[in-house]
Amino acid sequence: MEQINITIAGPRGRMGKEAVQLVKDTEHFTLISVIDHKKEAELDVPVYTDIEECFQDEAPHVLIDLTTPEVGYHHTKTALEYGVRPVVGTTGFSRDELEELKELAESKSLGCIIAPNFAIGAVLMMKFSQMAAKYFDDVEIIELHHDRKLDAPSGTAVKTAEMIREVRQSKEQGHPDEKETHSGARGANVDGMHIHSVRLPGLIAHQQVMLGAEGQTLTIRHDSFHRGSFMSGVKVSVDTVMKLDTLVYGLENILD
Ligand SMILES: NC(=O)C1=CN([C@@H]2O[C@H](COP(=O)(O)OP(=O)(O)OC[C@H]3O[C@@H](n4cnc5c(N)ncnc54)[C@H](OP(=O)(O)O)[C@@H]3O)[C@@H](O)[C@H]2O)C=CC1
Ligand SMILES: O=C(O)C1=N[C@H](C(=O)O)C[C@H](O)C1
Repeated sequence: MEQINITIAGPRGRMGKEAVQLVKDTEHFTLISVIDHKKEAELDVPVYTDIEECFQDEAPHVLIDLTTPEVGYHHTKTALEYGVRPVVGTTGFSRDELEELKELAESKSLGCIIAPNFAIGAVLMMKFSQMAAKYFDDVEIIELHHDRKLDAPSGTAVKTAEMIREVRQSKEQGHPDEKETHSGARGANVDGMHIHSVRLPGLIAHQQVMLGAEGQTLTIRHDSFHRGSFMSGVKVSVDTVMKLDTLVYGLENILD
């Protein structure tokens, strides 16, 4: 199998630590450097605070980014400019940022994978919800995460709403005259669907999609109880990004 050289950005983070272990445990992956803005990572590879300096010294084949929304966007753009293929788990990118990165990847004929959720069960939950939304017009998404999470709604919830939007007629849900007596009570509104974000210590990553119709509801739920649940998706993304020449947004687009 082709050897793939990898740089990880955010190696001290909750996801970054798991990704470092995955790369070390995978025979055809080689960790050649990490990017850590505080230079605190204790690893037997060079630690850089600056992505450009890192790539100028030795560019990897693939950058795995697991940082924060602003940093992740900057890293992804810089990677593409340096001919490095990004695999991005970082969430919170805007639609405009995704469009800009797609254009850049295409202009460079480079693979780039941005996956709001690397867990296979979460991808199935999103796909099953999309299937169900063909038959149920009313959808409420409840995403539940640990209280250290920076972005709300979660990338997974936004992606779920976007996938559902592809198949359902736009609809403002609830009573036409409904009023929030407490601001935010109805959550975020995406094309008339509502997303509710729960943040609690003890949680990891969970999402429940509730669909309603006359006399019935359908609930589709996924739970990640451990961040190891995301790693098979990271692995398949690293292998796949080497064969792509465009940006793919969402793991569902690369799974058979
Ligand atoms: N796609 C998926 O399946 C999943 C995606 N995620 C997403 O991944 C991202 C990371 O999540 P998580 O690991 O929980 O978050 P953490 O806060 O645990 O990790 C982020 C890490 O990035 C570091 N960091 C911040 N700025 C920089 C920078 N400029 N250069 C290098 N490192 C930097 C932080 O360091 P410090 O804290 O010292 O500032 C921290 O160690 C989030 O966007 C989250 O939503 C999470 C789980 C699954
Ligand atoms: O921050 C997290 O933890 C997670 N973030 C991703 C998201 O925003 O959807 C994926 C997963 O839900 C965990």
